Amino acid sequence: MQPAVCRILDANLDRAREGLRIIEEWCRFGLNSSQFSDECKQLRQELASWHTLDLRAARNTPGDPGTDLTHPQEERRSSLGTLLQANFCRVQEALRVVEEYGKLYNPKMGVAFKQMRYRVYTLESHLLGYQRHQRLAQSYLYLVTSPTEGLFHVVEAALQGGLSLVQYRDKNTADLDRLEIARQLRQLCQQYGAIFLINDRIDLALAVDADGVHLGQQDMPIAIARQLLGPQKIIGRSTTNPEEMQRAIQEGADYIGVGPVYETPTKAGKAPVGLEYIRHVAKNVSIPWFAIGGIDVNNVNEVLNAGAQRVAVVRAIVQAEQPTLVTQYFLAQLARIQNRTP
Ligand SMILES: Cc1ncc(COP(=O)(O)OP(=O)(O)O)c(N)n1
Ligand SMILES: Cc1ncsc1CCOP(=O)(O)O
Ligand SMILES: [Mg+2]
Repeated sequence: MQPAVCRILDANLDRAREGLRIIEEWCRFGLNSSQFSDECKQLRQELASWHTLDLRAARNTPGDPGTDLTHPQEERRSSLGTLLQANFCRVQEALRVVEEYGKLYNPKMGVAFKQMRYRVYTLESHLLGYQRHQRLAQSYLYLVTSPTEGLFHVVEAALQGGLSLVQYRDKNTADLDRLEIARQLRQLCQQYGAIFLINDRIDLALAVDADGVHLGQQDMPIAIARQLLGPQKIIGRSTTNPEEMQRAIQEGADYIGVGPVYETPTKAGKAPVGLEYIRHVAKNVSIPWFAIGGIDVNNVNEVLNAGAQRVAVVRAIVQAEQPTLVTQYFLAQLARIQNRTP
């Protein structure tokens, strides 16, 4: 066997194990998930069983020109999500290298590492889905955007105020422009570790790899959206009465919108549902739900007193002179009602 092949195998077995360890630490200490950390551990142990003494003996660190090479992106991680994704990528690449070069070393290596690579893909998808749903459960304020000058500045200002959930809602822009706006919003949200959903359009959500969609009663059925998006993405549904509420939950919505609570020019002509429906939802719903429609800093406490713990707003933030401050105010009120720190 050529020493170079053994060195490639040795280096990539190490790389895969290190990446898995980084992921495992988050599963264990960040998510407290024994299921995910056990899977990482098993994969590491399987890797170790292939890392034989003769492969380790081929190591030549002083003669390796690659030890000083780092990409600028490796020196900074903008969020936990990007850190995890970078390490999944690293593990998958390393496994692929071992899968190919391993065929020269031991014919069984190709099959074994292919299987491991697929296990890592599955782990990644489950882990990112789990994190996404956890993030949703921890989100109390939801910004639904409307087309406006300086949209990115507004969204970024709100993210700086602590916002963690954004919906891109845009009814009239050309698809080509929507695609670009959605891409940029998605990147911005990713930078701040916020969830990014798209209103109405499953295709757009898929195109920019958004975290999910928000669908109204006239939009795609949840079952079809779920088929297209898979179990790890978030699907929200609008509801205006107890029947729609019940159906959305049965159909597998991850959260529901509840409103419009008050009349609002953002959805002109739509009858308000009032606080009675808020009280009904507060008593009967255990999945996350967001009161929406005409909510602002002056009336938010009325909505919270009716039992809402989460609110979604458009104008209150998009048209605010100081979106960061308004976001902080909402978050403080929402935390106060639950005796949490914002
Ligand atoms: C959080 C949230 N709740 C409700 C809606 C309204 O959705 P829909 O009824 O489909 O109306 P449009 O927003 O598409 O006009 C929402 N977007 N977000
Ligand atoms: C999209 C939507 N769905 C129900 S009310 C509403 C608009 C809420 O907008 P605003 O917060 O400006 O009243
Ligand atoms: Mg809709």
